[in-house]
Amino acid sequence: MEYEAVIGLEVHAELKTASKAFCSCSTAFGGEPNTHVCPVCLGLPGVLPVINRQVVEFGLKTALALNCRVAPFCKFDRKNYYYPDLPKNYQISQYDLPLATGGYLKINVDGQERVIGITRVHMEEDAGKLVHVDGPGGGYSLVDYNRTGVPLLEIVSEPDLRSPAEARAYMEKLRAILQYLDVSDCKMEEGSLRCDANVSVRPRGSQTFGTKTEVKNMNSFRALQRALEYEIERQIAILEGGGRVEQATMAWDESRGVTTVMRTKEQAHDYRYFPEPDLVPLEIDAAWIERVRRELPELPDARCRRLMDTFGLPAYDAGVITSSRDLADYFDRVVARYPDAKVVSNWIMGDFLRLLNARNLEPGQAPVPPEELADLLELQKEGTISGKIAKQVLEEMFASGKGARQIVQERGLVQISDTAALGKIVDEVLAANPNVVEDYRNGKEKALGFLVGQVMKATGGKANPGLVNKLLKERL
Ligand SMILES: Nc1ncnc2c1ncn2[C@@H]1O[C@H](COP(=O)(O)OP(=O)(O)OP(=O)(O)O)[C@@H](O)[C@H]1O
Ligand SMILES: [Mg+2]
Ligand SMILES: [Mg+2]
Repeated sequence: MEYEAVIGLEVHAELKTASKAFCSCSTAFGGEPNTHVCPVCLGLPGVLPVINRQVVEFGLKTALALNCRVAPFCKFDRKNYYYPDLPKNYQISQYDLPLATGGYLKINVDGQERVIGITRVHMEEDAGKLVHVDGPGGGYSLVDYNRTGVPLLEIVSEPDLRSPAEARAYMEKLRAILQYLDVSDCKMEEGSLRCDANVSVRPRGSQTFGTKTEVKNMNSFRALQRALEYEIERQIAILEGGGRVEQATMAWDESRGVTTVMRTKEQAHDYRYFPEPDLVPLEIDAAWIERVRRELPELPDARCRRLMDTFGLPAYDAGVITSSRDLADYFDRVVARYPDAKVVSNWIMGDFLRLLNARNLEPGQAPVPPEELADLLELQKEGTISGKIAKQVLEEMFASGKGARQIVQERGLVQISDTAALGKIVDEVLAANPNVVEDYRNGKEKALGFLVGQVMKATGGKANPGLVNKLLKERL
């Protein structure tokens, strides 16, 4: 039978406010354990939380960017459970009256656009961090409450996604939007952007949903996609074997590439939600909402459109470049100096991103400033260096941080466009390859390519390819 996957994502994004959600402690990452704490975020008796206005502001920005309806009245609730990383034994969250509902975002996979529903966006607080110490002298856990009370937005999607690739595209789009809004760092590796994936399978064509499992513990986009691919196969195998999928929470094991059961439905928590009595409900007035709406920055879809309209870039290129605000800014700065946008986008999507990825860097951390990349393209355009050498120079720019012109000069990479000098090398190559010359003269067009290659090799890639072609043809 043919099966179809149904996926819905629950995403948590840490907000980049200066202070925590309900107290004035710092949210800075990486401080000494238990130094960013106070009686409020530690949940000591008798304290009163106060909502951080910036959290609501960031929540509003996100809700509006995701095309949600903002609730005129919302409230906080206590989600009760016992765990050592949660000193109050409850998390302040939002339950039945969230900040916003009913939005959507658009994704594009294999050239096909799909609209994915957003069920809700709500505000809550993060828990602390447990550090498990194993090995000799170990066998215990440490707890760091610095993260306790850091504000989160939870963004829940409708079960509209139909493949792991779509889930990844959704997550990437959501990250882009949060980055454009400047409300979160969105680092999956550091946990400032986290994702639980709900997934079920059903026979293709069926209108009802199958039983879902919820997969946790993926800390990269790739892990999200791999975990879903694995889990879908696992569920299909169960159904094919005549079994039934059991509702469960699964953990992705990155090193083994498998999902394992964390808990089944019987072990599911009952959180005993009830309204948080220490915080007043929020009535967000229309003027505040409209002010935030007016001040929304240009978002990825609009910027993508603008790149297509202004520079005539293909949709694919514009999509890749605007997938990160830093990358789009980078592109703009290169194009400001070197206006052939298609050449710039080819270089950025090709060698530039490859070199960044190889170093595990984000576009904002590129060791090559955009002006330097523009210089490199200029050197190629004016014929000072060949395209092949330009690629080498970019590698070296990444490695050394030196400018294009400096590298070209220091290493003597200037393209050979001197007819006399090249002509000599061409003659040598022809003399050394009489059989190939013979082939060419007998009509074997490909032989020319080989001869061009030999000349390039003899000059360490520095020969001007156009001139080499011309000189060869003159002599053949
Ligand atoms: N049958 C299904 N298959 C795949 N995903 C589903 C299915 N049903 C719901 N989802 C998705 O699961 C996510 C969570 O759904 P929902 O909140 O309804 O369930 P829950 O996780 O059991 O409840 P909660 O997290 O609120 O305690 C949503 O993103 C939703 O789109
Ligand atoms: Mg859930
Ligand atoms: Mg939650």
